[in-house]
Amino acid sequence: MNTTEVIRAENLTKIFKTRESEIVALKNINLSVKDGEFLCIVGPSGCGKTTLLRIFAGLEKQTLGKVYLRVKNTEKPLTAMVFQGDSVFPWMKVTENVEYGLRMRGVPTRERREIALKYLKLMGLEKFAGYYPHQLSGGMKQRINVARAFASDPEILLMDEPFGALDEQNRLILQQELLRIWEGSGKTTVFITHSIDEALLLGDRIIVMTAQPGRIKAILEVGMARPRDMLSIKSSPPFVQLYREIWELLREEVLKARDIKLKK
Ligand SMILES: Nc1ncnc2c1ncn2[C@@H]1O[C@H](COP(=O)(O)OP(=O)(O)OP(=O)(O)O)[C@@H](O)[C@H]1O
Repeated sequence: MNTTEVIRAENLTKIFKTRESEIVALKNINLSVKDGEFLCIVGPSGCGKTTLLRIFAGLEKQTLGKVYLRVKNTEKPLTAMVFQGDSVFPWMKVTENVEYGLRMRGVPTRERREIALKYLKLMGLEKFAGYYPHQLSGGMKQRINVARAFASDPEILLMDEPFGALDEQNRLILQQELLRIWEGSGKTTVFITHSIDEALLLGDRIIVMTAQPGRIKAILEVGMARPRDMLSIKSSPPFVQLYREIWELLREEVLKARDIKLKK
């Protein structure tokens, strides 16, 4: 691994064995994620995106190949994951949810409360610190998840379609908020999405995956200046050109994935 890399995958293959069959979820993935990079992954349903993220998070073991993650600071968690939908603890108040990772690490109460409040503020949730999740909307709960991930201060943020379940307006607001806190943090981030718009707004690079078995079909540099916002980039020529390029790559794979599903 060279000094600019934080994640490196070499010939990564994942095969799930079920009673009836074997599913090759990922095949020969070679990729590296640079320090501070925002990497987006798009691909058709079932192409192994979540599996790849789970391998990076140590929640799943690859069948073949190697994964290296650079540990810079052993006191911090290596990764934090944000999933689609809400994964907040319903019995904990908003602040307690955000503090959770810090509490697990034994960070003293006052310090962890300060950190939690900082991220609640950044996510526009400070007024709701004492509320329980059931008193909040879906978008607000997803904000808690994002605040919790940043508060636990991992080396690497892994986000699996975190805004996939939100309506368009809430998604736009959260994307912008995520960008704002990410830009201030410089955290290496791997972000899965089905939305080309979202990948272009957020990513430094975009990986397009093939239909199952998931392989890397293309890696594209986004190259648009930051800070970005959806309104101004959407009509810019690089956005339009990259959108078209990605959709052409993806379209073929989405159709293949549909055929795979029909045959099952
Ligand atoms: N624990 C498991 N056991 C068996 N098969 C699995 C398991 N986890 C995932 N798979 C299979 O591996 C393939 C890849 O799944 P994965 O969830 O990684 O895809 P994905 O690209 O994230 O899909 P989506 O976009 O729909 O969320 C799928 O065919 C899935 O059914």
